[in-house]
Amino acid sequence: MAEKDGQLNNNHDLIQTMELPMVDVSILTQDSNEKSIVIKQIQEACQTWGAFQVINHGVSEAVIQAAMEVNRNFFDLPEMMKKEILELGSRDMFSPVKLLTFQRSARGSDLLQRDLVRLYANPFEDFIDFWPTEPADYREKMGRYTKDVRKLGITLFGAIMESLNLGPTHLQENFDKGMHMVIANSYSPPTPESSIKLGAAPHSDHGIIIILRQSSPGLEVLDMADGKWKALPCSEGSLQVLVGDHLELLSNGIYKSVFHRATLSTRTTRMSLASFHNFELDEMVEPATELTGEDCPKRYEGCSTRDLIKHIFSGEVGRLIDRLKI
Ligand SMILES: O=C(O)CCC(=O)C(=O)O
Ligand SMILES: [Fe+2]
Repeated sequence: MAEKDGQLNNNHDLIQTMELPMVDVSILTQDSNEKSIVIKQIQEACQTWGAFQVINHGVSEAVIQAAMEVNRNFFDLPEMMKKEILELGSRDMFSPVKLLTFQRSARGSDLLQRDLVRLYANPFEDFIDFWPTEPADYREKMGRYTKDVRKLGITLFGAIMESLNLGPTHLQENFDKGMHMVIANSYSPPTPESSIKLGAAPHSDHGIIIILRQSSPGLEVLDMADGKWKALPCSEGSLQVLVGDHLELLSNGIYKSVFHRATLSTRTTRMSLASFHNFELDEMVEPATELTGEDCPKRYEGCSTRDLIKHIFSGEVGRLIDRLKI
């Protein structure tokens, strides 16, 4: 993999930027010879890096920026105005909308903190009424973004199934019904006297794929080839796609969910939008039988999205799918 010159991350460490393949999604929706090249590109990326980038993906820059902005405005609201959502979300970890300050520490290091608002978004009509009503344009702007990013998620899922030689419609109906969860992360600088450190501790994400946009760089991914943390690219027009735990499991370990982290010391608020595409909450996901056999035994026990989310909220160290390895 070619790499750019080193650059400073927000912690002033010199790190390289991961040069991830750029997939042109418009080719996936055409019936052309180029399509098989793009599918191959996806296969290689999911196997080697657990991530890739997309362009011509159907989510316009204006829609992305509007979603980013409306979440920035949401986090800037007085605490009292966000309280109603906090109360609704505090009922349980599976509330359709949840606002929380998420804290985790990497083994033996400081607690890293971010604020996040999490929305369920599929089926859209079932959840929109739970979403914030303030700012007044929140539902409209986030509605547009989640619908467009969902369409992209469905296109990518088909391509990913094809890249595993499972056929473009493999599990399509299950995926269409699946859970779409959008998280807006906000890393807002604490007061100078505060000891809070901003960031996200190293983790991999639940779900099949995660489609991501950062307002500014900050996310680092672990390069499986050399074990080094590298900056996830962040450029206008593109979106980044991460392989999630359920895709690692479904692919019987052929694809790898990517470890990532954010360590920040910014003076301005950094935002990110992470769109998690999952199967239904209680659907048991197993390694595809087509990918298991005498030469390649089943490598994982199955688990549901609910199991994966419960594990995250349990605060237990390590990934659930590692415990499910056979
Ligand atoms: O802030 C980011 O760029 C990504 C945050 C993240 O990893 C997540 O929401 O799971
Ligand atoms: Fe993540």
